[in-house]
Amino acid sequence: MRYAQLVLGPAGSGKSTYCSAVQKHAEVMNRVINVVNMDPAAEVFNYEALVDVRDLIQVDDVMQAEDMDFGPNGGLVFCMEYLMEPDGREWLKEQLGEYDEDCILFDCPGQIELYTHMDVMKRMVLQLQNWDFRVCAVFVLDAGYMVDATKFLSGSLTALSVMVQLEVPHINVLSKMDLLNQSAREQIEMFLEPEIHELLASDHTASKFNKKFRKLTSALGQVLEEFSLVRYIPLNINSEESLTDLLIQTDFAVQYGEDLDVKTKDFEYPDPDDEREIEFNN
Ligand SMILES: Nc1nc2c(ncn2[C@@H]2O[C@H](COP(=O)(O)OP(=O)(O)OP(=O)(O)O)[C@@H](O)[C@H]2O)c(=O)[nH]1
Ligand SMILES: [Mg+2]
Repeated sequence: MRYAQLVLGPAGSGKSTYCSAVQKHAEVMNRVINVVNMDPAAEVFNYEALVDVRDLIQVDDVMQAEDMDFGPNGGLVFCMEYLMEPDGREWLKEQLGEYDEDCILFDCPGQIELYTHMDVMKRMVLQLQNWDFRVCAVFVLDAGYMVDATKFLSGSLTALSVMVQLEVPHINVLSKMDLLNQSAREQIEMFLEPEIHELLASDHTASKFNKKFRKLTSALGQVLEEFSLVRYIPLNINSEESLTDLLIQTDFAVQYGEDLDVKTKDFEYPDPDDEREIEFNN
C-alpha cells in the first residue's frame, strides 16, 4: 500500500509552500515524505521533488508549438491531459517507482477548473488508486480570503465541488495563518466550527444584490451546515505543533500507519506447512 495527497487549491493559495513545509517537518520526525511537482508551468518551489512533471512536458513548449494554438490555460489543460494519456501515464508510473509504504504529496497546478468541472484530476485519482495508492485531497485556501461570510461561502462551495468531483477523503486547510493579526485570527475561529446561519445573518455588507439573493445564500449555508460537509484546519507553517496536527489528520484520511501497526516486531507469519495441513484436513 502507498499513500498520496493531492494538494489542490486556487492559484497562490500556498500549495507548494505546504508541500515543502510538510516535507521538512517529516524529516525532523525521521519520516520520508516525497513531493511530486505536477505543475507543468511551475517556476520555483522550495522542496526536493521526487518527480518533476516538467521533465515530461512544459507549458511554454506547448504554447510555442507551431501546430497548436494554446494560451497559458489551454496549454496547461493540454499538458495535464497528456499526462493521463498512455505515454504520460507510463512515464509517471516509472518515475514514481514501486516503493511500499511510500508517502507522496502531489503539488498540483492552481487552475481551479482542472478539478471543479474537468475530469482530468478524477482520472489521476483513479490511476493512482490503480497503482495501489490510498488517495486523499488536501484543499488549500488562503485564510486571508476567508475572513468574511460571503468569501467563506464561496470558498466552501469551491471546496465542496472538488469533494463531489474527486470522491476521496478530503481535508481543507486554511493556509497563511501566520500572516493574520490577532483580531483576524479570532474572527477565523468562528469559521472553524461555523454556525453558518448566524454568520450569514451577521454579514452587514449586504448590497441590494445580496439582499435579493439572501434566501439562496442562506439555503446554501444550510446545506453546508446540516451535512457538515466543509470543515477547515488552520495551518501556521511556522509552528511544528500546527504541522503535527495537520499530519495526523492527513494520515488518518489515508489510514497511514494502520497496516504498519499490525506488523510489529513480534508478528509471526503463518507457517506454510500449517496451511497445507488445513487444506488436507478439509
Ligand atoms: N507567510 C506565509 N506565506 C505563505 C504561506 N503559504 C504561502 N505563502 C506565500 O504565498 C505565495 C504563494 O505561495 P505558493 O506556495 O507558491 O502558492 P501555490 O498555491 O503553490 O501557487 P500556484 O502554484 O502558483 O498556484 C508565496 O509568496 C509564498 O511564500 C504561509 O503559510 N505563510
Ligand atoms: Mg505552486
